[in-house]
Amino acid sequence: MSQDLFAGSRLLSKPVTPEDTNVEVLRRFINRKHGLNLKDYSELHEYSVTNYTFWLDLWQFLGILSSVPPAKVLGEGYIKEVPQWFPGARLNYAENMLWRADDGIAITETNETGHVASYSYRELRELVRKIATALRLHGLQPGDRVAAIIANRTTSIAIALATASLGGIFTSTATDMGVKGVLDRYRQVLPKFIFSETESIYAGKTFNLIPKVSEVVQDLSSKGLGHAILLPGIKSGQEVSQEVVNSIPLSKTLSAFLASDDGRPLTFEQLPFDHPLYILYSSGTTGPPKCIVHSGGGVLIQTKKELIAHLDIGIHDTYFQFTTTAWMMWPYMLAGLACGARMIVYEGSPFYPDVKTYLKFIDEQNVNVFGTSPRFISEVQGRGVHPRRDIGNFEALRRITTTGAVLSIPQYGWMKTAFNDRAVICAGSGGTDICGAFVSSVPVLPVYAGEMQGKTLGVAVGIFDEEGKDISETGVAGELVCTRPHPSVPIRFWGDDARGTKFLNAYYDTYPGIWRHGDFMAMNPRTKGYMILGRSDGVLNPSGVRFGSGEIYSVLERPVFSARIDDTICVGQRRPQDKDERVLLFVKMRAGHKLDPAFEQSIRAAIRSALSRRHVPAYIFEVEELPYTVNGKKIEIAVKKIVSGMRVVASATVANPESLESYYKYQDIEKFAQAAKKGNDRDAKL
Ligand SMILES: CC(=O)CC(=O)SCCNC(=O)CCNC(=O)[C@H](O)C(C)(C)COP(=O)(O)OP(=O)(O)OC[C@H]1O[C@@H](n2cnc3c(N)ncnc32)[C@H](O)[C@@H]1OP(=O)(O)O
Repeated sequence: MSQDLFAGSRLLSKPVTPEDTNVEVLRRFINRKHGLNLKDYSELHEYSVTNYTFWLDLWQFLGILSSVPPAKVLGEGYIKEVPQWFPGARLNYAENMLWRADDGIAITETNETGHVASYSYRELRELVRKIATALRLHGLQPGDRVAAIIANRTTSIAIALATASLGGIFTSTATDMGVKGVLDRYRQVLPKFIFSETESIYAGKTFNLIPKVSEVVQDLSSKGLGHAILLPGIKSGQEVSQEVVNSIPLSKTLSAFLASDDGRPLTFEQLPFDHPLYILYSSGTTGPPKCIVHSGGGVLIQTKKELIAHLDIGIHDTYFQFTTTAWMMWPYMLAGLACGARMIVYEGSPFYPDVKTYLKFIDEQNVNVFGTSPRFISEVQGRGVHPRRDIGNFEALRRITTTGAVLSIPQYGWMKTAFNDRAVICAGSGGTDICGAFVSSVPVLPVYAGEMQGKTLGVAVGIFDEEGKDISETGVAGELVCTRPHPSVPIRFWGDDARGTKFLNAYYDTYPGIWRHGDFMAMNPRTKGYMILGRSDGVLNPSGVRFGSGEIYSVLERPVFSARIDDTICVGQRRPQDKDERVLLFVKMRAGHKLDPAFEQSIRAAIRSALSRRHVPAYIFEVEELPYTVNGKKIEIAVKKIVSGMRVVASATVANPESLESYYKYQDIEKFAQAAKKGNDRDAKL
């Protein structure tokens, strides 16, 4: 008898009054339009994944702006997994984000220094117009890449929208990404323009980014980069000095860049639905980060659907999603503009100067929908802060969403009473790969603590066992799959071949024709709610921030390390008693070499500077053996399962099954913590 994963689930809140919800209005709209009688969400969802016409219904319901409306939903794509959506239609993503042009507030930006500034839709459009004009006059053509190393602030949003208005492709990294991480991405996509911060702020510290930007621009200048635009200091608000401009090739200040403005109006290039809009990155266990190309139409219809139908956001709402510019939650958040809502845009740590200041801001700004993470919630709990008791009554808060990691049953319970008891608590899960969610909030369904409410509309989510059998109704965990295409399946990987070989290998190699996402998931047969149990591949997820072990390996392949290291394996550890995942790095040294404290410290320092602080493993251990398959591939999953508390029976494909035995002792990580902590302390002093 298998364990009942949902034994602890309990009803947390009843559905919001259905009549008041957007998803209910959508159900009635579809019934009227097609003379149907879809009675509830379950029937609406079933319709949405069995009739591609659903996406045309949605187009009309969401009021997608276009110069040529779609005549049909699907055409033939370059591979059957990626059909052509809405052939013949012409539209622009940015035009759909900026349909409001009035004095209503579009963005309230803030950061940990206490800076607060609001921009109306009219002002945002004007900023977009100026940047778009400058980009056009400096030679941006549709399809050119505009890269950015930027903070989460209004100017960054305007750069993305200006790029999109011209048919350029926008791609960004957050300011904490190291030179190697940035170049591993941008050397692949070869931008023509780069916008960059020259300083960043985080947790009360100010970081000088000039050396990094200089190195990145220097490198890309021989690969087609034409212009580097330096943004005003996020702390000082001042343009950078001429001296800095002189020290960075191809660079100019933002105001110098915008000086070419000739006052021409903002126009929107009318593009096919699947014209590329964003390149997002996802790193796996091997090779450089994958460059995931998302279409303007796909991101628009998917993210607008999620905010309107699943988060129930409307024109009168204030929406605050905590995110950096590197996560897919950034383009997701931008859909707040398409809803005509006011967005709160925050840069920095939520814990500086202290979490009470951050929470107070949410209360004072009357945030209606707040998107955060389980890690944030556990930090607030851990600091002994109770928002309603210590801050205010959060009267405006209607919905709190979490993503990135698993929201535990006690966290649901705590959140329900910690803000205001009317606020609906919902967890969701999706991915960079689809720039959207598979499972999310469904306002017309009850919330069960420990469960995500339901599948998102139009996304054919299933749970498969190893043989490809659908086990959704069994309550047993399996692979999260998506059994048919939807518009935000990426159009391709940048740099892939014409048959999409890398793309197909990444998602379709396990179950032909069916998307395998790489998450373990289970459905509660009683409630139809979902639970994600973690990654089914080697992707790491500490604090809800995903990255691939491949990025760590690539740093350790440098000659300075490979001369002493034979091989390494990097896995996430999350035992049943752990609140979060920690990253463990196991190092096998070459004969005659030891992992001494100085060497360990140099590994940490190299990872931190090449990638970011978030990438630095919690613990590094020297081991005698790493497990390999008979084909010589490192077996991360088995090590991950073992250190996370499971018993693993080695399959016949493991070349050295006895090596696995030595990893069981790390289930008791506390025993090793003391010794490893010394390494961390040394690291902190650097
Ligand atoms: C829909 C989907 O399903 C798709 C997705 O997953 S989208 C992604 C969703 N993920 C999330 O929302 C992530 C949630 N987590 C967080 O936001 C953060 O962990 C947190 C705000 C809760 C806590 O942040 P934190 O206290 O800074 O800790 P943490 O995130 O562990 O940071 C690790 C280190 O990086 C540093 N760091 C983080 N951001 C930095 C920055 N911008 N600049 C400099 N340093 C930075 C931190 O200071 C910390 O350094 P130390 O180890 O030296 O202390």
